Amino acid sequence: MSDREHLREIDQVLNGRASGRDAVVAQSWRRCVEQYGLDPAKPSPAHIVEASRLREHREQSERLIAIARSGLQALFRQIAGQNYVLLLADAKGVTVDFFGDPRFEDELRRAGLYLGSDWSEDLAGTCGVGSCITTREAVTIHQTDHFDMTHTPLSCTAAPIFDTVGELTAVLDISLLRSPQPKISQTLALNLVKTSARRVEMANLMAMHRGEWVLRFSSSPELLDVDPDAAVALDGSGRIIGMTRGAGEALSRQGGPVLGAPIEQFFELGIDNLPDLMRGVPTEDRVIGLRDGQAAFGHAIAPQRPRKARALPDSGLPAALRSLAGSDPAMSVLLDRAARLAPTRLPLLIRGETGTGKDRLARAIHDCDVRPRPFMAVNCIGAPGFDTLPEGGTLFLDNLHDLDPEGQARLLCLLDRIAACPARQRPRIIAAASADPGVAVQAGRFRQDLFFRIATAILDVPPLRRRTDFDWLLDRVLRMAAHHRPGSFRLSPAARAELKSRDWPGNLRELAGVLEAALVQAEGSVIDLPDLPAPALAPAACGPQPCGAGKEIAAGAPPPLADVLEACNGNMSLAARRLGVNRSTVLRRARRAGLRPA
Ligand SMILES: Nc1ncnc2c1ncn2[C@@H]1O[C@H](COP(=O)(O)OP(=O)(O)OP(=O)(O)O)[C@@H](O)[C@H]1O
Repeated sequence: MSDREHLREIDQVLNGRASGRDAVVAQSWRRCVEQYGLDPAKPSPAHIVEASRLREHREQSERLIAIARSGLQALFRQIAGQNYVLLLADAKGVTVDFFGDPRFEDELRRAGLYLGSDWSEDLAGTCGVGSCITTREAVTIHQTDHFDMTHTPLSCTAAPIFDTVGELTAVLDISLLRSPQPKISQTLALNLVKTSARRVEMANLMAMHRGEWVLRFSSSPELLDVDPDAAVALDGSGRIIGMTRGAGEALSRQGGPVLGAPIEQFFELGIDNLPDLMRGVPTEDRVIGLRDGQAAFGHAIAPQRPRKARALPDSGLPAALRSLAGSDPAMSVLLDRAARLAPTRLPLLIRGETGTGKDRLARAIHDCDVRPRPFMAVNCIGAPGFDTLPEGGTLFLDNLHDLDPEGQARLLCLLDRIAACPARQRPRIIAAASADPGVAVQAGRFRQDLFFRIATAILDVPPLRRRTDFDWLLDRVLRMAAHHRPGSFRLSPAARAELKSRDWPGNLRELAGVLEAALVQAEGSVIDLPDLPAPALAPAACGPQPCGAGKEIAAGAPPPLADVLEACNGNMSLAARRLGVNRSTVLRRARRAGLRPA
């Protein structure tokens, strides 16, 4: 359809003459002209809000973004390779989260299929997000359904997401830059987006009402426990205090408001019957009658006990060691051993990947002795002289694995000298190694006699990716990184989730660096996803170009991993987001494909 034909058709609709357009489109065209004063003859480019406004919109939606993310990732996986873009817009129409193919990033940005684009109907005219917000219904706005000629190449399908009290809270949109001509080609997209919106509403209800009974229900038993149609949350007296949109629709058909009404008003059951509908009872036996004569299958979920802020048990650890870990079982065992070994003067070997806190642990063991004694650190890279010795106290041998043969011989002499000292003056030896000297012994690179004189007791510090007290550490390292800044800082749920998904080859040192850098980027008191720097292991050859700049647009098959990585300048997290998988999956696939150095 030419631009002129498009204008003529809008004119025809405005004059009340019939056109083949869906009613929802024709009504939106009327609003565009009559309410918003838009002129179809004056196309305007995509509206992208400023970074500070985007940040505000994201902050206001941060809970929903975090809840919706896994659903969006699952949806993006389903549509990967078909050139769809996924947008999550807030109730005002501003895109607060985005999944798309980085190869098309420039084009997507220009088309407004990008973070920060404002798709409200009064600004952008008839469009998926805007028309969905206005009608509160799922819509497909296909090609020339768009009012503004800038957007007529696009096909946009959007579904509303409602909060637990029935307010529109966001819109999920799935769009194509180019699509087949018939609008019916987007039927599958419409179903996908509706299903995903329903799942996000369900996840939101479950998260909001952990402390209450939730009754989920479905018309068929098969998917009841995994993907139910609808759900309500109930207070202790059985009143409905939250609902998904599906529940609101199904129950309001029986008349009267749903929120605040007792469950008996809609179902032939009361709150005392809910335990009979819990998992464990066969699904087919969980039939519940509705007051209007229909039947459904029910699944009741009992209130979860409020999670008490777990006061750390009095571990009996010396204060110096207590601050090194939260509630990680491996660290508890390690610190308990360290506490027992601390008062002995036995030589210790601390092993662990770089940045795991070996130096910190050595100092903490030293500090368990409250008497002021010297702590002397010697870096073993190459062949240090070992000329001076601390009197008593601790001699910390860092990077023991890097000691060359000459250094090893010198260290042996030093140990002999120490053994000859009066007991009071002998320093305690603590060594640290990020590569196992035991392996070097087997390979003939490290003297066995030296190894056994130092490794009397071995303490293995776990890497950050295995620590179950990650959240505790994150908050602690953030507090430490921010201590010289005024005010307090916190991480948005999405940023926290991203940090948790990383592998942290540089462990706590890398984490501290990432948080320092994020603090510099953060404009307010919340560190959000865009504030986080890329993982340090990404190739250093990142140019200033945006992802995909200068790349040819290809269509068809899913982008090979190498292409996505290249388009993302090697940024694993970005690539993971684009592909809708988590970062460790990208890392694993990349390693398997030999795409990065081991
Ligand atoms: N428990 C902790 N809480 C907060 N920060 C920590 C903790 N442990 C270590 N760090 C920080 O992590 C960084 C690395 O710690 P440390 O030097 O002790 O690691 P390492 O294992 O000795 O590293 P390398 O093997 O590279 O010498 C330091 O900046 C330290 O401040």
